[in-house]
Amino acid sequence: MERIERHASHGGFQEVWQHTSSTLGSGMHFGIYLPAAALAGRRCPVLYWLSGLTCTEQNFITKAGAQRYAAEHGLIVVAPDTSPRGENVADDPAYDLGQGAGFYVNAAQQPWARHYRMYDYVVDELPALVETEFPASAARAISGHSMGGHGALTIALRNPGRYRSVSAFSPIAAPSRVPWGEKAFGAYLGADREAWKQHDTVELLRGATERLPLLVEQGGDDEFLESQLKPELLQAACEAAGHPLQLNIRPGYDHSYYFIASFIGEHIAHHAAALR
Ligand SMILES: N[C@@H](CCC(=O)N[C@@H](CSC=O)C(=O)NCC(=O)O)C(=O)O
Repeated sequence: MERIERHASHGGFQEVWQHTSSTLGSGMHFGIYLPAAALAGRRCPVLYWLSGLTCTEQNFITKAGAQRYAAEHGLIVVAPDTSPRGENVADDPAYDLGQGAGFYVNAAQQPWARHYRMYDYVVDELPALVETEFPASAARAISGHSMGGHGALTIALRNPGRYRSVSAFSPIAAPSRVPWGEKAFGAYLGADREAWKQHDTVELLRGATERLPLLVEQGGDDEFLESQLKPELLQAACEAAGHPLQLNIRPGYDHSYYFIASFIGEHIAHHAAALR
């Protein structure tokens, strides 16, 4: 493992590390913000952030402005790249499949199955690495944006007890029923839609055994709102299952990191309260 960036930020450090992931069979980058308390050797709770389509580990750490709030609350924030990478890793010319579009699933179909195992990477390998190599405690929270919002919600719902809190910005709430999800799930998981249910928030809510409250932020002027995100399906599924949901629709905000930066402080405060 090698540190490739280090920047002083709000009394702590924003770093980027690269390592060889045994799960993905490829090199992987992740960003990690270490607050002052962690630098002093105290074990700090960790917020995992999952980014969206076309992103690397850089988008969140350079655009969201999360460091200020992570410093305030003494949280480590870990932001991995969104897929395996490299010349030997399968890819597709479209922005919504292949490298930069891992969708936080374990692919079962060729040519993706060898490397595209972002579900296992985020749930198992990355936290094990972070909790061994950094002053991180096992108190975890998870959040993300768009494809990463889908990743955060599905991973939390499938792993009761593993995360103390979950939130999402503009999540793809019902990927089985929208073009981004249908394309990615068809390619990575195959034609059998039964297998898709394990990666669909709206489907998972039906059988959830832990009612971890969902905090969801959604821009009212998001260009993908009706075609890809469908928060109304999330709301209906939560109501039907009796699952606690705080859905904040923010008029005028779009799908961009300007929206995330506007509300990331509130989400970090929410996670910090659960992680204390
Ligand atoms: N057609 C666009 C789509 C890419 C895009 O909007 N990506 C979002 C996430 S969308 C869902 O996962 C994003 O976070 N972009 C990076 C950023 O820094 O804004 C395109 O290809 O541009």
